[in-house]
Amino acid sequence: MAKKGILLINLGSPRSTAVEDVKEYLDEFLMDEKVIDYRWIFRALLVQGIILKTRPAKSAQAYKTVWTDEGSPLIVITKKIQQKLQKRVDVPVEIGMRYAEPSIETGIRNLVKKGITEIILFPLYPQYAMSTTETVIEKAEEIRKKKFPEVRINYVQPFYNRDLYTDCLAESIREKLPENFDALLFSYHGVPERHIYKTDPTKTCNMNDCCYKDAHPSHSFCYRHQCFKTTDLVIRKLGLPKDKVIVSFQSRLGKDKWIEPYTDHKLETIPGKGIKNLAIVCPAFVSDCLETLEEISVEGKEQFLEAGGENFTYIPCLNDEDRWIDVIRTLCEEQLNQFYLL
Ligand SMILES: C=CC1=C(C)c2cc3[nH]c(cc4nc(cc5[nH]c(cc1n2)c(C)c5CCC(=O)O)C(CCC(=O)O)=C4C)c(C)c3C=C
Ligand SMILES: [Fe+2]
Ligand SMILES: [Fe+2]
Repeated sequence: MAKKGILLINLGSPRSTAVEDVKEYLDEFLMDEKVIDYRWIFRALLVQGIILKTRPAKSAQAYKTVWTDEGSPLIVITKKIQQKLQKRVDVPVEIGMRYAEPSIETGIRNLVKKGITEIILFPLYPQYAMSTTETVIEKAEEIRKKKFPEVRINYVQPFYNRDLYTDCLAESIREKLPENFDALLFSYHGVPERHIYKTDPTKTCNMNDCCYKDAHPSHSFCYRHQCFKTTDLVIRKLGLPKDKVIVSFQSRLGKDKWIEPYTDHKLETIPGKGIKNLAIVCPAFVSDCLETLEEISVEGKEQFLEAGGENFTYIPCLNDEDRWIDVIRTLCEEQLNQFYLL
């Protein structure tokens, strides 16, 4: 009889805030061809020849501002999710990171040591992207084939449009929204536009109206659509009018065109349009991390206030909220049941 286990996957963090550790992490991350999707030689020239010369020192400084006694917030929160989930399911739960440690391989090995032969692997990303969901699945399959051919893996699919998730997100936001706010900004991590064209199996996404449409053949791989859809479902549940809601994309890197509008541009321009009291949420992330705690809560807040904004409320990610752990459990159980059907 096959033994089942759950593997929760998150992005990963450097092992410490030392510049050398941040450099090693960024090297692994940015040399992933699903993240910087240039031919190897051009990727190496850009990453190792340019980005890694200056970015590690800058990022290490930023990591220092969010680091806790227990370590990187992203890792600490993922471990808390694991511990809470473990109390609610009767199969072993492990974690793995796409970059750095504990790696996906470590996570699979920990399950295998417990006698597990069927794994429910949960990429902790609500929306599909080549640089998140796809690279996780590709890496896990590579490791499985090379090192654990006897193991079977079932993958939890992106859940951006699932009621159980958008209900949970809407409730979490509702509890944290300030009494008075002029707008709620949904800031998602950005990706280069090219990634969306590349992963569109129908080659029909025009990066324009089609991403807003309810039904379009490109949607199952269109990160931009999936972000708009998450927003739409959540604001309906919150009962917020569309004119009180803004969507934008953060964290762009390099000179390529990334999906628009950009969060930093929004933060600099909306106070001039009368939005002085802003609430902001980052639903591409399920756990708070450098990109939410530093880029948005500190840098973003400064930008907004300097541009004439008055009140800036950052709404934390779902982190280890109990209702979110229940969502994870249900999504994993669906996969556990799939195994029984096979
Ligand atoms: C949530 C989804 C994410 C997508 C999509 C994504 C795409 C993406 N990211 C980079 C470059 C960087 N991202 C960095 C940090 C970072 N990114 C995500 C998530 C997504 N990235 C998270 C959760 C984090 C935080 C990690 C942490 O330890 O807290 C960084 C490193 C930090 C920095 O120097 O700013 C880089 C670089 C690209 C190029 C990309 C798509 C192509
Ligand atoms: Fe990122
Ligand atoms: Fe699209």
